[in-house]
Amino acid sequence: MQQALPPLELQPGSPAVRLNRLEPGDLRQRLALFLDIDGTLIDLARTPQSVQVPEMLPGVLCALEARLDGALALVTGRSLADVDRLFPARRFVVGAQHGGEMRGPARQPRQEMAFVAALNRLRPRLETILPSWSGLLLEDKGRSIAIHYRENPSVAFELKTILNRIMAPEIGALELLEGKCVFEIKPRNFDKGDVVRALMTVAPFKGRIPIFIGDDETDRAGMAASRAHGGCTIRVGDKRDLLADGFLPSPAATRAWLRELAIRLDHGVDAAQ
Ligand SMILES: O=P(O)(O)OC[C@H]1O[C@H](O[C@H]2O[C@H](CO)[C@@H](O)[C@H](O)[C@H]2O)[C@H](O)[C@@H](O)[C@@H]1O
Ligand SMILES: [Mg+2]
Repeated sequence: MQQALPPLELQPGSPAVRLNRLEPGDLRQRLALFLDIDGTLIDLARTPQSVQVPEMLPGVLCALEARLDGALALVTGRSLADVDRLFPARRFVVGAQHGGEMRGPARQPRQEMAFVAALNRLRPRLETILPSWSGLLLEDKGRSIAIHYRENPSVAFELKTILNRIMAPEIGALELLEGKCVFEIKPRNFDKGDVVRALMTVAPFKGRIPIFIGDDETDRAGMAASRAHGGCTIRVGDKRDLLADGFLPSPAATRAWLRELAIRLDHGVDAAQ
């Protein structure tokens, strides 16, 4: 019998084995997808603005969203405005800024003043210190701040040391996430796991089995939440991860896998046509 999910390198005993036993019709009603964007759906680029969204991707996401009755969410560190810039044709359900900004059926996360104030106190310090470094890019997303060093990777260690130092007075409220050539400063009162938890309590996500697909350390909170809801996790890239049930080697492989999934959910109708 053909497995319900497209082929995937699976860890033995993964809950995905259970999903694989479902018929396509059941899978349509049981599955919810939580998808990271950068490094998962799209390839990394030199700057946040210069990424390319492959032509087929919006169509595949729309097809999956329709076939899952809306149970598809993008879960990203980017801002909501930036997600809409990348996907202008469709307003997807989104957990943006690592959960600091939400669009969809779940309630907005509360903007707790203590956390907002801590970030506001840090801004001027960052703006004073960072311009003296070459090759850094400050991406202020409002509820979180990314400091990119892709153009000058040699600064990583020193930059982290300085960020830890200037964040020390705010460490109860703010945390430093390490992404791909980026340090992200965000309030501690939300993460990607909260996006999964919030959406899994409301229709059309409630009662479904989540699959969280991500490529980065910053996705691990979302992966853990997916598992806690009886779901599974897929890690994209070459890193082995104990939280991952399955692995896909690259964003291109993720796109192909999702396209195949859309086809299977529709009993063989080509999703990307
Ligand atoms: O949670 P994600 O959807 O994976 O977003 C994580 C961060 O992605 C972006 O930065 C990363 O991608 C850039 C474009 O490829 C790359 O230049 C940068 O080095 C990466 O760190 C985005 O700019 C951040 O806001 C997201 O948090
Ligand atoms: Mg990512």
